[in-house]
Amino acid sequence: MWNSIPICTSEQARLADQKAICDYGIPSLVLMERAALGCVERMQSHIHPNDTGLIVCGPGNNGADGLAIARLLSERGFFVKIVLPDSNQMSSDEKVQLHIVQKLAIEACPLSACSLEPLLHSCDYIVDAIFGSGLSRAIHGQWYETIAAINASGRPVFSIDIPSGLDGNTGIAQGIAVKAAHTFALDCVKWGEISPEGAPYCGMLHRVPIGIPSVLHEKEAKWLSKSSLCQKIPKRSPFQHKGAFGRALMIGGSPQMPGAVSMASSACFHSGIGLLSVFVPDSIQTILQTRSSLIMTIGAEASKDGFSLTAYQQLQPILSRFDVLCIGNGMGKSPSTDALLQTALSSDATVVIDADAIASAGQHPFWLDREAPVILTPHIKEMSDLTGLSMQEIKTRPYKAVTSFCAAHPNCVLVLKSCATIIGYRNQLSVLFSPNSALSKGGSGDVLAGIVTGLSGWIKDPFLAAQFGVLVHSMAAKQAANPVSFTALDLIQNLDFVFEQFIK
Ligand SMILES: NC(=O)C1=CN([C@@H]2O[C@H](COP(=O)(O)OP(=O)(O)OC[C@H]3O[C@@H](n4cnc5c(N)ncnc54)[C@H](OP(=O)(O)O)[C@@H]3O)[C@@H](O)[C@H]2O)[C@@H](O)CC1
Ligand SMILES: [K+]
Repeated sequence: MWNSIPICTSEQARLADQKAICDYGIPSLVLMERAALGCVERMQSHIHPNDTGLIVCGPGNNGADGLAIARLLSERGFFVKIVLPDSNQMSSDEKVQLHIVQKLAIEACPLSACSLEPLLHSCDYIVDAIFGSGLSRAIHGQWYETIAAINASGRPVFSIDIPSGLDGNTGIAQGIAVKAAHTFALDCVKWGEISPEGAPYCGMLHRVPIGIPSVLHEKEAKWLSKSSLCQKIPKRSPFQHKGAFGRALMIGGSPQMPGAVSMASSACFHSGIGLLSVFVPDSIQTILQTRSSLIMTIGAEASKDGFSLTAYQQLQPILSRFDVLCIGNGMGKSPSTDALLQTALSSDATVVIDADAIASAGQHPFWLDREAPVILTPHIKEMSDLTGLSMQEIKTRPYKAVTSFCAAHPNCVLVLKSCATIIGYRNQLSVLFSPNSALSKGGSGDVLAGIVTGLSGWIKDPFLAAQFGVLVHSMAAKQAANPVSFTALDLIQNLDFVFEQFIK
């Protein structure tokens, strides 16, 4: 059901509605009827036959959806009451819907003439159809008071399209916003609904298709899920030798942080790589050797804090042995990191850039413009180091930051890690929304870099390897019995179970 779901800005959603109506001739009322039917069908598993519903309608087509929902609920035997906006504010579709509910004698009263408090306290649930994608300014006056009263009522709320008051792009409440138990995203999910600010307002997010032709969403971001990826993962032939599954080199580590490169390496080995070597300062080589007997270690000249400035000279001659390089985990930000990154990017291998090497890439963006693929895996702060954008700019419009970066660096796959992780490549965006505090722990990012590196060894398409890596990483976290005691090491333990679901 979540296969190929578009994720849109409010403007893209409104444009798709308009094109469906004007270019494809699908009447607006047909879309609205599908929207209302889809919402009612989903609501029915959450309400009881004797419940009274209060449908609160705003002045536009979101309000019109509310009236259509009231009619369908009433037709199915549910008792509903309606709160209306003033009649001089109604959209033309809303007037049509009102005419029908009046003919059916469903109880309705204008907001300005009704006492809202008793209505809220006598109902069992509320349908929030006040504002949708047409919210154009901050909420004041009677609508502010209405939303505050809805939130204070303690009744479960079903929000239609978007919780009223939420900015569909940023998820920031415009003065105030409805706190929903369920949100029915009509046609597409809006970016604001999967943002750290907006998601808590949405409660359980449902997507309701309304008959907008899918061709209208071809260029938009797509929801990443197991079913959207399953068919694309290549088979692993049992007759191949280890070299066919990739030879990877992990470059990282320092005396302060030997664990990061160790976890990334371990995750890489558990993600299907054929051969793995690590390139670490020789001061920590023994630590890595004792942690895993599977990994070949190469000790490079060390300084007090990590790699020496000349360590890159030891990297240069061995690069041609590897198909994939991963650089950054636990290596610290220093001139030696710059030199090692520049050397790694001068090779023909796919390069995964994580952690401390990301800031270095941000200082030298032209190094990224090479023929072979680059996969970068920043979190918000690292994305700021990479692009020069402020963390606030990235947080409010992460899709914009990823889109501009990918347009400027066509051979780079960018994985922006956040509440919703965005994977961008050229003009494609793929989004995983599966927030989980089990992943908000040190080491999670190192494990992701290791998984993506391991997958890049045998899945030659870097965009696919990055998407698959993000998905299995999240699925491994979902296996947590509880997020409190779960650690990044448990992620690695769970990989076997997760891969079993894709690769038999
Ligand atoms: N055919 C279609 O297109 C389909 C659309 N569909 C549904 O329609 C929704 C979009 O409908 P919409 O464009 O009418 O916008 P909507 O969110 O109802 O609000 C606009 C009204 O609110 C007003 N207003 C805005 N901000 C305000 C504020 N802060 N405080 C006070 N007033 C404010 C604004 O006033 P104005 O800015 O014009 O002065 C205008 O009157 C969409 O989310 C989906 O639910 C689906 O049924 C599928 C088919
Ligand atoms: K709404």
